[in-house]
Amino acid sequence: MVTPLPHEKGFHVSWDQLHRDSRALAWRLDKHGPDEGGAWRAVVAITRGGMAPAMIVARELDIRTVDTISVKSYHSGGGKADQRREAEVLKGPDAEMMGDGEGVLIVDDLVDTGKTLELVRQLYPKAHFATVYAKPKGEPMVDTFITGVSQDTWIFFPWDMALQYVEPYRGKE
Ligand SMILES: O=P(O)(O)OC[C@H]1O[C@H](OP(=O)(O)OP(=O)(O)O)[C@H](O)[C@@H]1O
Ligand code: HPA
Ligand SMILES: [Mg+2]
Repeated sequence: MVTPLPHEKGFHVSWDQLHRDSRALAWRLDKHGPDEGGAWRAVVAITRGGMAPAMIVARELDIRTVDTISVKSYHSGGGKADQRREAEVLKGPDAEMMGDGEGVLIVDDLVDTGKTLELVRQLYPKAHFATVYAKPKGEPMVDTFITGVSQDTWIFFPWDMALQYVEPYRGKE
């Protein structure tokens, strides 16, 4: 038997699904902020995957202060067995606006190993971390998420996909 590649156990997310799930995230976060009426001060998107969900959350919660943190992740280490996922901040959000993160929603599309959120959390310990999707390893790093998937599921986002022809199950002989 051929062992499937990790991405072959796929969870395919359409634009419509992403919109609905991001709206559900906004709904869950609404009125849970520390400001008057449970408001949040700002939304910060973790680029690049967090930008679409962050835009939808900011729209639903009427938050006009929106910023980004650019995080690059990569695999380090020699052989495949000892490769580790590392993350590095390439650009931070406005420091004065951020403070320690209190009242700020930091949004990403998903948490997988948790490396990305772990790094951003160290910088803004009081921020609230929200993702649309979460895998079990990363769950301790996220405060609010909508849908959990298993660790060996690869999530396919609509910005990485294109419509294309597929052969019918019963093709020509
Ligand atoms: O929990 P982790 O194991 O850190 O993985 C999750 C991160 O990985 C993906 O981003 P990626 O670094 O691939 O970059 P992108 O958002 O620019 O596509 C995803 O958008 C999350 O930000
Ligand atoms: N899908 C897309 N990007 C990712 C994933 C995933 O499951 N895990 C880490 N980055
Ligand atoms: Mg990302």
